[in-house]
Amino acid sequence: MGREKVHALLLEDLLEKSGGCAVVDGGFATQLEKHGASINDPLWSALCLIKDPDLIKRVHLEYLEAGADILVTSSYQATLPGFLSRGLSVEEAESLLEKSVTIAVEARDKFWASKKRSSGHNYNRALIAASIGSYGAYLADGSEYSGNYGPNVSIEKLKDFHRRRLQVLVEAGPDLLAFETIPNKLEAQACVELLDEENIEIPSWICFSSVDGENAPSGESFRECLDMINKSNKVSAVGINCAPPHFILSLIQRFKELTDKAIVVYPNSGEIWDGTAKRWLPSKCFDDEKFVQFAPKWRDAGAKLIGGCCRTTPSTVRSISKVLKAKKPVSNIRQIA
Ligand SMILES: C[S+](C)CC[C@H](N)C(=O)O
Ligand SMILES: N[C@@H](CCS)C(=O)O
Ligand SMILES: [Zn+2]
Repeated sequence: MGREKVHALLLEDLLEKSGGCAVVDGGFATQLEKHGASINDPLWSALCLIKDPDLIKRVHLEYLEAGADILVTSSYQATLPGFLSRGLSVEEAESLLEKSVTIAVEARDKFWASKKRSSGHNYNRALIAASIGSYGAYLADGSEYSGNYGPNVSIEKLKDFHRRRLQVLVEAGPDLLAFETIPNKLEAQACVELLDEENIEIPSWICFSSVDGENAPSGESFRECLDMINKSNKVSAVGINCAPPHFILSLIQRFKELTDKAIVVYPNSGEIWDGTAKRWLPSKCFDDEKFVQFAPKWRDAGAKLIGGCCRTTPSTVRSISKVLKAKKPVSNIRQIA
């Protein structure tokens, strides 16, 4: 069996073991901050790869304990130009990218070694999705929520930005690639073309942000974005991350009309990122109870991967995992029989 097939089977197997819908972890940076990490920095959560890698592992373990079937790595805003601008060498920058994957793999292996022999638990061996944040995340100007990259950003420039990071992350051995908060069609196309050009054999998901609940942040329709992605057999799942949770149900329904690919959703809490002030503004928010109420609706509407993004925590993921993995009550008739 080819390597590509083996990797695809890992995801299929996880989906089967989790009853058709796997749990993605929650806000990674949010949980770092809950532990006191200060990430108000152009590198954002990736600063911890330099300053506090042990904390990264701790957060991964907390999400595993909470029931995450998929861990997204700490590489969202870890980029080569970002690290170089801090005076690191290319070798050091690449080794930090590699480290983002190995920390997550080590956390997964440690957690699974402690669980796999005992019976009566509801955990699966988690998969590691290497995070590839959008170009806008690297710009650190809020443009992952506007898609406004200006007139000088071409597809070639976006591919140049993503190429080496993609190569290094894949080389480090994750199970999946997670393109996150993609705000426009051009960047989605750059990702799709890169997967092909680099002959990537592990499955990928491409997630868009959305600020109006109907379109990509750029204003381009999801129809045009998904028509383009549908042509790629390297992309296993498409969806939405870091958008308000009250948009998610109708977006899943829309995506179901537009693609046969698996659908992945991991909304934020509903707070809105102010890219200038660099803080979250309160808005229509979901608490954990609301996630409990909505996660089954998202699953029933067709989402195959469900989790949380910014401002959600392990407690949110515990709630999602509990409700999605709850055994359905056996009917009286079957009990008697
Ligand atoms: C998902 S947003 C909150 C990440 C941070 C942003 N790219 C920034 O650096 O300001
Ligand atoms: N995986 C990233 C996404 C930010 S939008 C994080 O959780 O911090
Ligand atoms: Zn987010």
